[in-house]
Amino acid sequence: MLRVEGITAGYGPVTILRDLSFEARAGQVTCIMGRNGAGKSTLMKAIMGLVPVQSGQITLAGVPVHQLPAHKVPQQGIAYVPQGRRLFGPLTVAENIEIGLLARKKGLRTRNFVLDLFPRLRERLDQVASTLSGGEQQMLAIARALCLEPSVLLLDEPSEGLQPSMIALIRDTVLQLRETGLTTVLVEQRVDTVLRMADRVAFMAHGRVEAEVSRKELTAESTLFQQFVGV
Ligand SMILES: Nc1ncnc2c1ncn2[C@@H]1O[C@H](COP(=O)(O)OP(=O)(O)OP(=O)(O)O)[C@@H](O)[C@H]1O
Repeated sequence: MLRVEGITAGYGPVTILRDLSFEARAGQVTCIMGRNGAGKSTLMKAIMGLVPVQSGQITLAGVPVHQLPAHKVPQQGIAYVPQGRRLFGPLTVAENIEIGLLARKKGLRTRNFVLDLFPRLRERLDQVASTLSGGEQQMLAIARALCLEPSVLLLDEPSEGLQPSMIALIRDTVLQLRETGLTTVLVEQRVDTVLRMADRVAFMAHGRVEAEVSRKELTAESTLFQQFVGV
C-alpha cells in the first residue's frame, strides 16, 4: 500500500499541498478528482520526489520514500506517467521502451509483456515517438512506465485529449493490469470513466484530500462530483 500521511509540499516558498493524507490500497485502482489547480499533479510529483516534501511522510509497504532523491523513487517500484507523457520524441518506440527497461534492468520478458499489452506498439517499433497519434503516445508512455515492473503506477490524466475509443482502451488496460495485482493511482476528470474503473475515489480541493470513498458509495448523481469537480 502507498500511504501519504500529513504532507506539506510545494514549489519554493509556495505551499500547495497542506497536511494532505491519502492512501492507495494494494491491487486497487484509486482515482483522484478535483478542480483545476486543486493540486492533483503536485501530489503525483511529491510522491515521485519531484516536489520536495516539507513535512509528513510517504511510505510504500511501510518503507519511507519521501526522502529519496527523485531518481531513486522508480527503483522502489513506483512508476509515473506525467501529464503530457514526456516521451523521447525523436527516438523510436523500441528505443523508448529500451530506456524504460534500463531503469530497473529488466529484459526481454518485460519487453514482451508490455508489447503484448499494446499490440499497436509492436506494429510500430521503428516509428519515431513524436509521429505517433495521441493515443499511441499514451500507450507508449504507459508501456515505458510498466517496463519498471512497478508495484504502483501513477497516471496523470491519461485520457486527456484522447478520442473515446482510445479512452476506452486505456481504461480496459488499467483494468487488465489490476488483474495482475498492480496498484494504480490515476488523476481522472471524467465521471463515467471513474465510475467504470475506480475501486476508490479521492476528492481534492485546495491542496488537501477532502473526501475518500469507495466506488460502491458513489453514483453518477453523487453530490461529491458536483462539489469537487463541478459536474
Ligand atoms: N512549477 C510550479 N511552480 C509554482 N507553482 C506551481 C508549479 N506547478 C504548479 N503550480 C501551482 O500549484 C497549484 C496546483 O497545481 P497542480 O498542477 O498540482 O493542480 P492540478 O489539480 O493538477 O490542476 P490541473 O487539473 O489544472 O492539472 C496551482 O496553483 C499551480 O499554479
